[in-house]
Amino acid sequence: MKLKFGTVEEDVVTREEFPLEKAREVLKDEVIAVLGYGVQGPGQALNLKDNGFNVIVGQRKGSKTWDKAVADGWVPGETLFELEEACEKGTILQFLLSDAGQIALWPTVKKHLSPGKALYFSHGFGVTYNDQTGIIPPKDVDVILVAPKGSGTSLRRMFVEGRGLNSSFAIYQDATGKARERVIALGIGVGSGYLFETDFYREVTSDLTGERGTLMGAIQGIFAAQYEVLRENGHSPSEAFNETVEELTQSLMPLVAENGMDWMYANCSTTAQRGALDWWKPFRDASKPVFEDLYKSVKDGKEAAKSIESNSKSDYRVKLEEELKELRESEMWQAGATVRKLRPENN
Ligand SMILES: NC(=O)C1=CN([C@@H]2O[C@H](COP(=O)(O)OP(=O)(O)OC[C@H]3O[C@@H](n4cnc5c(N)ncnc54)[C@H](O)[C@@H]3O)[C@@H](O)[C@H]2O)C=CC1
Ligand SMILES: CC(=O)[C@](C)(O)C(=O)O
Ligand SMILES: [Mg+2]
Ligand SMILES: [Mg+2]
Repeated sequence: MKLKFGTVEEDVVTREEFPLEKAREVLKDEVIAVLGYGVQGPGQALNLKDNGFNVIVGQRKGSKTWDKAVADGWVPGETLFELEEACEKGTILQFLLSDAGQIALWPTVKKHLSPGKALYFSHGFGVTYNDQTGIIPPKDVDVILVAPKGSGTSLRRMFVEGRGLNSSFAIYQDATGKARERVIALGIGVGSGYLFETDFYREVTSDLTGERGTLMGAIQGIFAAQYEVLRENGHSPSEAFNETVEELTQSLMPLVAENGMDWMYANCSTTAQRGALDWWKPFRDASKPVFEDLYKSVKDGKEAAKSIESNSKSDYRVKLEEELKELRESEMWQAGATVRKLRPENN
């Protein structure tokens, strides 16, 4: 359906016009092989299964995530296989290894992409930066994308709660003439709330910008800056954490989610409104050059290169965990751990 987003009209796909029954009909003869069982793998595979699709999981035997898949109800030899066996059995291969991991498995996936199969991604990474990944799909398969706009953990949680996470979808290659109905059916099947169309390049550039920016990188940066200034001016960790993070996540962001920024503002004091309306523009102006540098680094393929380089190392998990530990052990997030314990609902 066509909807106005501000003054721009866009075409979006909802469950109303593409119900689950239609999605099941479109994919009734397909075997959907979910390759990789990290974060997106479980969310998408379990939602598809619960929605009545024919799903198998491919994962390295002997890995922790193999055990997780078994614990989630996937049965070895029936619905859970080694990666290559899943590639052979699937007619739709959902390539949900980490973006760096996809490079190593690509020769195996490629070998099993016989004509008419579909290759599915949840990120435009591998194909867009194929000068770095070597992922160049054969011409006689569909190449499609559904990118849930959030963590696989939320995708699953929201599905279980009867809600839906929004996803983008894209078609890179339509070899069968059915790529469009296949990709939309998969998007509905994995539990999307609604779907908006993009292409692989725009998906990867916006996604890499968003996660490095407001969603993850910039938010931590702005939290740290304010927390430090408060602490340097003699405020206690409790006060600094509450005024920087807790109030935002517990009180104000839920209001933004419900009804927008102006409505959150309107539910705060006129004192706060005056100050926020004065200060948001200086913050925008100070951070915009950083966002411009970030977008350029994404566009030039530098962010992809860094990610491939570091996440291809054999000890990449250990290294990431070390850096996460540093965040976790910072005073701000240690204060956060105590504050979370004090929430009445956690007692
Ligand atoms: N994490 C998320 O919620 C989101 C992820 N995506 C995209 O979905 C895809 C999958 O991402 P995640 O679930 O985060 O992946 P992940 O980092 O959790 O890894 C998925 C699986 O790949 C396996 N793996 C890694 N390297 C391997 C290798 N060399 N050989 C065999 N297996 C290997 C891991 O063991 C794991 O089971 C990526 O394209 C990502 O950009 C998109 C939206 C959100
Ligand atoms: C959750 C998501 O959509 C991210 C942040 O882009 C990702 O995990 O890559
Ligand atoms: Mg994303
Ligand atoms: Mg991402």
